[in-house]
Amino acid sequence: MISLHRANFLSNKPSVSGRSFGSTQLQRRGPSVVRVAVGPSKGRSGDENGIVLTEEIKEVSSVIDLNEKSTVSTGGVEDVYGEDTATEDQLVTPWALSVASGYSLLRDPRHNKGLAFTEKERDAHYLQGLLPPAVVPQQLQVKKMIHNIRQYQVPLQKYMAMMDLQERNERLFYRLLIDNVEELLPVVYTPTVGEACQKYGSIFRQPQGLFISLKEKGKVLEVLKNWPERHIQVIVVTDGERILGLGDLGCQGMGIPVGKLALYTALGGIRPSACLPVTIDVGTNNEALLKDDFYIGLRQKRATGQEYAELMDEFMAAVKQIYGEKVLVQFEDFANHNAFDLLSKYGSTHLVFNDDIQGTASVVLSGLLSAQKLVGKKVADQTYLFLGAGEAGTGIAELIALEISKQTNTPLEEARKKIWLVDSKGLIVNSRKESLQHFKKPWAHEHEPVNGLLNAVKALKPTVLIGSSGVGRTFTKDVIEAMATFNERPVILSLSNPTSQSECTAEEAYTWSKGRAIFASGSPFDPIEYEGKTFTSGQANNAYIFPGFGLGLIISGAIRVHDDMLLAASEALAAQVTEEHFAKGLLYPPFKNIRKISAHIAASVAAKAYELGLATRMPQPENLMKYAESCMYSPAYRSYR
Ligand SMILES: O=C([O-])CC(=O)C(=O)O
Ligand SMILES: [Mg+2]
Repeated sequence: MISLHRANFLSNKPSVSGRSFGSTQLQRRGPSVVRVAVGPSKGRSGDENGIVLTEEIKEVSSVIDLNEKSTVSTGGVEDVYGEDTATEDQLVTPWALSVASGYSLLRDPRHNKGLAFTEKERDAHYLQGLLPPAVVPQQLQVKKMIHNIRQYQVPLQKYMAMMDLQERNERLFYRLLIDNVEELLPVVYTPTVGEACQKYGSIFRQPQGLFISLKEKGKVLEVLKNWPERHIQVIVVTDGERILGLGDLGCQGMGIPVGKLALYTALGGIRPSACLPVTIDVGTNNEALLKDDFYIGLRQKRATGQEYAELMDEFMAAVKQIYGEKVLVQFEDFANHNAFDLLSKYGSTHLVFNDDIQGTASVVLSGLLSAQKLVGKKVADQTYLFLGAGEAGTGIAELIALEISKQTNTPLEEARKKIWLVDSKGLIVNSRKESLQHFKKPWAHEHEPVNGLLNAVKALKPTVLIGSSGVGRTFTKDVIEAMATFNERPVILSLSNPTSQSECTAEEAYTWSKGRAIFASGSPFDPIEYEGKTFTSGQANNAYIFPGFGLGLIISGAIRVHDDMLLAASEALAAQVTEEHFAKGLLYPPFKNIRKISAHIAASVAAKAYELGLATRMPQPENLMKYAESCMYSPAYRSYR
């Protein structure tokens, strides 16, 4: 789709001639010959594509040196880029080569600019007559698109309009998303993406990622090669077994990797061509989907055990083989048993990150660091009660314990005793230890058995209540009122997604606590009025963390993820909360500054990677914050020559 094949590059188009190529000039001499000449160096190192760009610059210069005096054949493109599929984004230029022209250019989402093509570009690229006369700048296109999207009353229609735009004009999609991030995040992400996954079969139009099913077992490497890009830096992969709090959606979980990666680009500045969404399809146990005519996945029960492990193993090996050891693999929305196993299995051989265990933990810890100021109590001095002891619950609990242990210089086992978890069978206590899954065992403290959340709240008098159960409306009036009887400012986090699965609404949290709760939720709620006062709640969602976290790993060339990087990310995010936010009772800064926030997180994570000896990019950039920002993708249109 976006490959710079030699035939395209040197196709018989006037557009090829006389382009400045960073420090070079490319000139077409006849249809199949190009001369490469060196000009004054204008290479913009640390451009939007960061590490890859810098490497590309080196490659370009060395080839230019070789070819300086000679005329080279059409093989020049491959030579110049050192490979046959350099992408537009790897060019160190503010302008683009047209890899397609005319009608195909308008159908190529990575290069299409729609009405923004200038007269000159329309002339040079055979677009005359294919567009109406008006030439419209990107800002006006954004204005039109946001206006159009606001006309839709139904969130899923807004989602589909956004996906259509992504498939039509990628830069406009990202410009629109970045400029209207608070309004559009709930459209391309939770809660709407949940509904999109439920109906993914009906709304499926274009493949937006790779589907690797049991049918592909034995040829996963070949399947990866079918993807049009080679320079992949981030893969988000799901097997669809636990999509948000909506359960097993099988192959239709694809909406999640697609949405997460859109955020990697919009919020974290990873270039779109470096992102690969993957869904592993081993079947589904969702009976309704298996019977649904429009279901797009394998029609069989989930494969488990060896068959499952072998497919995942083949995938992980192929990923490393084709993209190298620095590609980040983010596991997303796997069911508990697989999530923990995959993370520990590949944690020592691959650069892997589990968003639900680690990303959610980091964002929640960040909120708790902020809450220290609002409640006047240190993280180590709070008592925590969780409803839900799965990946999110135990992941968060472990990171809090790590922070307590650092704050108080106590062993981790001691620190864990401040944290209690309730699952579907009641409070996790010592007498249940034998029958518990391994990830719950560290939380089985000495206590008599307690049934139900309300009884646990009454017995333990927690100062912080965290919902990670995936089950909606479980923080009942009784529970919140009880929290408010022994806490002046109870901290209440309803993390489950989408909105329908949230443990309580913002309105319930504020009303039942008589306006005293410090509340945040995984999916967004509108501000609410209570007794004449407006309450704005924060969004404790891993979207604050993973884009900047991933950027930090990439710019440092990290080869492994370490818990201390998660702590660094939490602190970096908490440092972005200002007095003005605290005054509103907010635990998180608003999303509107997310790119800056992500750059701060990236810089802290990268610094930690260097400190831990896990970074491979040498030398270490002097100013990591500036470097992170300079590496971020910009959706501004480029000029076409
Ligand atoms: O996707 C989200 O909004 C947060 C998340 O990882 C989940 O709920 O699984
Ligand atoms: Mg998730």
